[in-house]
Formats: sequence, structure tokens, C-alpha cells
Amino acid sequence: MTAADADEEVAADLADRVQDGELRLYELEAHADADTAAMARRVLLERETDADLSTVGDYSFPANEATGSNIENMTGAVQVPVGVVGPVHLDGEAASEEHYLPLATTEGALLASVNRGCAAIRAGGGATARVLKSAMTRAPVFRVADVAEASEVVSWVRANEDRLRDAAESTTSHGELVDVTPYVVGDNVFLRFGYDSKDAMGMNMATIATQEACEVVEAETPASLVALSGNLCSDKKPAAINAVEGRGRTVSADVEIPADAVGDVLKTTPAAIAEANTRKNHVGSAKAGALGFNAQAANVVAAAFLATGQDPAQVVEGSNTITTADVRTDDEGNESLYASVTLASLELGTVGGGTKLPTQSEGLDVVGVRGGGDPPGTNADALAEVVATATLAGELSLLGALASSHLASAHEQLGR
Ligand SMILES: CC(C)(COP(=O)([O-])OP(=O)([O-])OC[C@H]1O[C@@H](n2cnc3c(N)ncnc32)[C@H](O)[C@@H]1OP(=O)([O-])[O-])[C@@H](O)C(=O)NCCC(=O)NCCSC(=O)C[C@@](C)(O)CC(=O)[O-]
Ligand SMILES: NC(=O)C1=CN([C@@H]2O[C@H](COP(=O)(O)OP(=O)(O)OC[C@H]3O[C@@H](n4cnc5c(N)ncnc54)[C@H](OP(=O)(O)O)[C@@H]3O)[C@@H](O)[C@H]2O)C=CC1
Repeated sequence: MTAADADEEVAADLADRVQDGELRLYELEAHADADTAAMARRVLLERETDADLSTVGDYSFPANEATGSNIENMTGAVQVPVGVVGPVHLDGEAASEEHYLPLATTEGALLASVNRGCAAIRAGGGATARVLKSAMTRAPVFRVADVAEASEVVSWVRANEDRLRDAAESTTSHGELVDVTPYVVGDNVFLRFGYDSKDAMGMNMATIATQEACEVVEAETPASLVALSGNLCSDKKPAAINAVEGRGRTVSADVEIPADAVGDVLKTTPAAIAEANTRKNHVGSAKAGALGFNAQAANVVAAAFLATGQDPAQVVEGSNTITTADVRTDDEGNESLYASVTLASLELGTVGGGTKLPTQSEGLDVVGVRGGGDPPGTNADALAEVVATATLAGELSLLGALASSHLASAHEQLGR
């Protein structure tokens, strides 16, 4: 079944029943297949708005592949242009030497820019990338009587982490509890649970596991659970804790590019890029009170997320990136540009969430990381290394364009 198989007569009847108040919009899959239910919602919207949803309705995968665990009230699919950058040359711990990366965006000039950065990285002999830490976090907040009780609860948690681990890991055959870090604010106790979620981004996994652990905390201590997510996790919000402690994967990539290649590909010099990075990404970001000290990490993370089935809202954390750029001179006086990016909280997976949807899993196939890795976790590590390297590519190219005053012209030519 796909959109083309939807039953128009049944769809029109369902739309009538919603308009008559007999059915709710979210109940239609109980009365028809998912594709017909989606068509019924489009019929209703076309009756009640000026929209023509024929293109939204012209999707090519079975609707029930999405309505099972990815969306409710489905009407169709949004088509975002997707392109490819690379090959990205990198020496990763999990990623092999050369990968292409699909990027989905509506921003003209973005792929040209990242692609140019990939060319610069190739000219430098390739990047090195490493996943430095992996822990998906969920931090529930508990109410206690006062600070004295808070201290008792923290002592119990520290003495009983194994019991919390047994409870949490009883809900998953892949996830491993890495640590539980308590934080106290008056009569509030936060417990930041961190999980090695292997090839899953791990938010559902961590949430379900932490719920189980919280039941032990409530049974064994005077703490009362107020909210399973206490915002110290911190999911989909700008938060220094993610930029400092990390969340999901903390991954870094670097490269050293000879000065002549910087000139040929990026049309500027190592010194000009280093100065732009310092004054823009460091001084400018500091003055702005930014959490990320970079130029456009979010551009690459968002485009890679859309293309490979990640949760696009977590681009917030992906922007917690620090870019460095320095001029290096060897013993013979040859200059080069050393540049790096460190993404403190890149949350992605190659199983689970949207990664199993058809076009998204095709994107993972382009990178060569669909599904579970062997050993588990290595496919998501490889994807993180490739995304970090593409982020480095985007930084190099944009800094080069800014240093050579080509940003505006690039967007006039490619973005309009
Ligand atoms: C546009 C370029 C790349 C031209 O750059 P160029 O050096 O004039 O291009 P070139 O024709 O000399 O080609 C150099 C390489 O660029 C690549 N390239 C070149 N053209 C294409 C293309 N059409 N499609 C794909 N790849 C392309 C390609 O790899 C090529 O190498 P080759 O393969 O030929 O050996 C450059 O001017 C540039 O990168 N500008 C910066 C644009 C940019 O980064 N935009 C995104 C950021 S804007 C934004 O959203 C963030 C911002 C700015 O607001 C954040 C902030 O505040 O900082
Ligand atoms: N719940 C929440 O509060 C939030 C949820 N989300 C959503 O969560 C989803 C992602 O959650 P996530 O837990 O990653 O995905 P899923 O909920 O799809 O679960 C993925 C499951 O795949 C199984 N699995 C099979 N092979 C592997 C492997 N190699 N490595 C790891 N797991 C494997 C695991 O099952 P098992 O555990 O049984 O071993 C794992 O739990 C996204 O849709 C996102 O939008 C986002 C933010 C918040």
C-alpha cells in the first residue's frame, strides 16, 4: 500500500464523518488503512482551507511505515531537496577512509560550501575524527522535604547505583547505564542518568530505562518524582551542561591543510582564516553569550539529520560546537592551516526513530552505516565521525568565504 492505493470514496466518507463531529481527526486509522486515512485528512483540509495537498499526498512509501512510530494525524510527506557532499576523506576510529554524506536543505550555497570544504580536507590528506564520549542523558527531578533530605537521597543514590543500573538495564538489551550524577537545588534533587545507547540515539531507550530506575528511587527514599525530564538532561534546549559535559556523542575532527591548498581551494590564506575564526567564532560568540563557538555547525548537523532520519529538534545540541583554526609552520618554514571542530553533544543513531523510514535509511546507506554496527555502537560512531568531518568542511569553507568576502556573492549566485 502507498498513497496511490488510497480509497478515495472511503476517504471522502471519513472526511464527512469528521466534519459531522462523529470522528476525531486522529481516529481515522481505526476505520481505514493508513494511506486512506492520510487522504481523508487531506480531503478535509482542502475543504476547509485554500490548500491543494496533491504534492504532499504524492509520497512513495507505505504510510503505515511512518504511522507506526513516527507520526500521528498523517496527511502525507514533506519533500526536502537532498544532495550529497564528499567524498569525505577521514581517518576515523569507526569510519573507514572515504564516505559520501547526504545533506537535505533548502539553503542554496550550503552544499557547495561544504563540498568545497571536503575538497580542502582532501587537499590536506584527509581529516582525523574521534568519538570522545558517548552518553545519552535523561535527568528526572524529584521533590524532597529540604536540603537535609536531599543530601540523604544523594547518598543513597551514590551507594546504590548498581540497583539503579539493574532496574534501568532490565528495560533494554542494548543500553548500558554509564553513570548517574546527582544535582541538588534546595528541595529539588535531579539525577542525570547517562546511557551508552550503542547505535540508537537513545532518547526513548533512556527515558523508558530511567522511568524504571525512578521507581526504585521512590520506593527506597523519601524522594517523590515530579517530572521524568527535569530539563537537566537537557533535551532540545540550549543548555551549557550539554556543551560542557556532553550529550549523545562528543566528537572531534581536525585537519592540517598546506597554505597553497588553502589558497587554491578556499581562495584565502591560513592567517586570514585563523583571524576570522578568532574574531568571529571566539570573540564574537563570547560577546554574544553563545554556547557554540562556531560559524555554521547547525547547518551541517540539521541537513545531515534530515537526510538520515535523526530528530531534527536536536540540532539545538548539535550547535554546541567549538571551531579552532591556527597557522602552523614546519621546520622548513612551510605554512599550513590547522583547524578542528569539537561537537560536544551530537545526538544521532543508525537504528530507531526516523532512521528506519525509506528515504532516511537510503541516506544511511549512502554513508554505509544503516542499522546496527558490529560491535553495537560502531555504526553510530562512524556516522558521528562523518558528520563531524562534514561540519569541519563547512567551517573551513564559510571562514574562507568570509575571509575573502565571498559570502554575499555566493548567496546571490546560488541562494536566489
Ligand atoms: C559558493 C562557494 C563554494 C564558491 O567557492 P569557489 O571557491 O568560488 O568555488 P570554485 O568554483 O573555485 O570551486 C571550489 C570547490 O568548491 C566546490 N564547489 C564550488 N561550487 C560548487 C557547486 N555549485 N556545487 C558543489 N560544489 C561546489 C567544489 O568542491 C569545488 O572544487 P572542485 O570540485 O571544482 O575541485 C564559496 O563561495 C562558499 O563556500 N561560500 C560560503 C557559502 C556558505 O558557506 N553558505 C552557508 C552559510 S550561510 C549561513 O547560513 C550561515 C551564516 C553565514 O549565517 C552563519 C554565520 O553567521 O556565520
Ligand atoms: N522519549 C522521549 O522523551 C524522547 C523521544 N525522542 C524520540 O526518540 C526516538 C529515538 O529513540 P531511540 O531510543 O533511539 O529509538 P527507538 O525508540 O526506536 O529504540 C531503538 C531500539 O532499537 C533497539 N536496537 C536494535 N539494535 C540496536 C543497536 N545496535 N543499538 C542500539 N539499539 C538497538 C534497541 O532496543 P532495546 O532497547 O530493546 O535493546 C533500542 O532501544 C526518536 O524518534 C526521537 O524523536 C526524542 C526526544 C525525547
